[in-house]
Parts: sequence; structure tokens; C-alpha cells
Amino acid sequence: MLLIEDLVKCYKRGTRANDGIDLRVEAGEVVGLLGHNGAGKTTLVNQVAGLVVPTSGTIRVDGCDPVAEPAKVRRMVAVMPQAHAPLSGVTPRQAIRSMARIRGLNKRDAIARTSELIDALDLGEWADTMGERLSGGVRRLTGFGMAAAAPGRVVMLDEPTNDVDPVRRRLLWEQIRELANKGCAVLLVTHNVVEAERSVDRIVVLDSGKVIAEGTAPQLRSRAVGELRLELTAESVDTLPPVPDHIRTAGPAVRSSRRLVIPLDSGVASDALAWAQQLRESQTIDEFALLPVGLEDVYLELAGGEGDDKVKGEQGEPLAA
Ligand SMILES: Nc1ncnc2c1ncn2[C@@H]1O[C@H](COP(=O)(O)OP(=O)(O)OP(=O)(O)O)[C@@H](O)[C@H]1O
Repeated sequence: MLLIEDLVKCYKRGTRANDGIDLRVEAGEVVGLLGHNGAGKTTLVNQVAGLVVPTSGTIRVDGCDPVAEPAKVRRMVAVMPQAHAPLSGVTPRQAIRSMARIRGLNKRDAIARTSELIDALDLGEWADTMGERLSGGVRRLTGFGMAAAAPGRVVMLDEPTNDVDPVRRRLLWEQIRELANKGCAVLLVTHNVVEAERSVDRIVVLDSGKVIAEGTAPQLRSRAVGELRLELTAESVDTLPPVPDHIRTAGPAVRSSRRLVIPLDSGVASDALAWAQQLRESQTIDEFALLPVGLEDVYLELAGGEGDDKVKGEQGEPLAA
């Protein structure tokens, strides 16, 4: 449904925001696009929507080129932008209904679809409140409602769950899945790795404009070294003692200012727990946890840590991208 090949976008000042991206989203599929700030996610979305012209490469929405046939592609693509929808002087109900009408639904169907979305997202309490008085989360949900009102073939959602409370976040994910079940190809930008791991079919990781990893959550998790992660939290992890020799690490640790995450094989779990317990009893660390490897660990390892240095372990090499 959505096919992207060797997509390059260079902005005027020379930033290569997309640098040879290949990406495919099939009908009925929800694909999560992850990547650091400035990785090029929004640039990608804007090119598919026809708002930014690619420098080179190919985009096809059900066979149509957004550059050659922008009006046609706009009808086929629904976008929820990263910025809040402008809702001054309109209520969520009016905004969603208007979008449904603009995108081709007749009056009766637009009213019905709007009510359906307001109920599904539990927005009834604010459905008739003017936009100026809405919270960030309700604005975000309204933006989703506008994109989902008459969604077309491809739906692109740029950080849809930001500001949304945990209960409505679940409702939102149900509606995202519902769009895929109706046959839409859904491309979803998010920074929430844990949510993505739980809720999308496939994940694509962008780094500096390039795809550095792609696959289902289990496929990406299988790239991790070791089965476990020992997380140590301390005021500063710089002064922590080295991992004792008898606890063989499975790969390089990832460090942020207050957290050290050490990859381990399951065979050393009890020794690692005993060591962490000692560190806590001596108040060298504040707390610790031993957890199965998650997608967030793989992501941080791929991305090179939590914005901080990557600490190379005693054994093992860093994960290759
Ligand atoms: N209109 C523009 N003109 C020049 N440079 C731009 C423009 N829009 C984005 N960029 C640059 O392109 C790069 C990619 O930006 P983009 O917004 O696509 O990243 P992103 O992954 O969506 O980031 P974030 O997660 O912070 O929203 C950044 O270096 C950004 O500064």
C-alpha cells in the first residue's frame, strides 16, 4: 500500500534528513517508526503526505506518486501531525465532523462516524467544549479523531499518544488497530518504545536519516546480546565498582547519568543479584532490577545509549547496527 524506495531529502541548508530510506507498509499493518530527535521521521511523513518534496527516490501510495498526483494522494492519505490540530473556535465534535465531511463522507455518515469515535475514545465529556479550553491530551485525541474520521488507504500518525492518559491511551491503540483491521496501512511515529513493542506489527528504527533496524518486536529483541539486563540506579554511575570477574557480562553496558544497564546471560543471574544486593546494602546504589531483555534495551544499544556514552563491557562487542 505504501512503498518507499531510496528516499532522500536534503533541506536547503544541507541537512540530509532522509538518506536512502526503503520502507513498506501493507494494508492491514501497523508499522512503528522509532528514532532519536531529528532522525528524520517527520520529514518522511511530510513527504508521503505531499507537504515536502523529496530530493530523490520513490514514494508510492497504492501506486500513486505524491509529487505527480498530490490531490489524489491527499485523498488517500490521512495525517495526524505532530503539532496539535488548530481547534480555536471549534469543539472536538465539530472538528472531527468537519474533517469527515471534507474527506467525502455525507452528512449522516459524518455525524455517525464522529459519535462513534467520540464514544470509542471516551471523549464525551469534552465533545462540545471549545478548543481553547481543552487539555493537551484531549486535543491530541481530537487530532486522532480528525485523521481517523475518513482515513483513506494510508494513515500516518505522528506521536499520537503524547499527553494522553493511560486509560485513553489504550482506547487510542484499540482505534489504531481498528483502522488496520478495516484495511488501512498505518505508519506511526513514536518515542514510546514500550508501547510500540506491545502494539505495532513491525518496527522500523531510523538513525540520522537511515533505517538501521527493522522487524517484529521478537525479531529485534533477538538481536540483543544476553537474555537479561541488570539495571543499577545510583546518584552517579561513574563511581560504581567494576562488574566482578565471576559475573560474565554478555556485552557492553549502556550508561546514562543515573542508570547502568548490564547485559547478562541467564546463567549468572543469581551471582548478579547477590552482587547488586551487596551494592544496595552498602548504599553504593539506590536500587536495582534484573529484567528480561526488552525492545527498549535493543533500541538503546542500537541508538548508542541514552544520549550519553556507551560503556564497553569487559567481554563482548557493541551491538552492530
Ligand atoms: N524545514 C526544514 N528545514 C531545514 N531543516 C529541517 C527542516 N525540517 C527538519 N529539518 C531538519 O531535518 C532533520 C530531521 O528532522 P525531523 O523533524 O524530520 O526529525 P524527527 O525524527 O521527526 O525529530 P523529532 O523526533 O524531534 O520530531 C533535523 O536535523 C531537522 O533540524
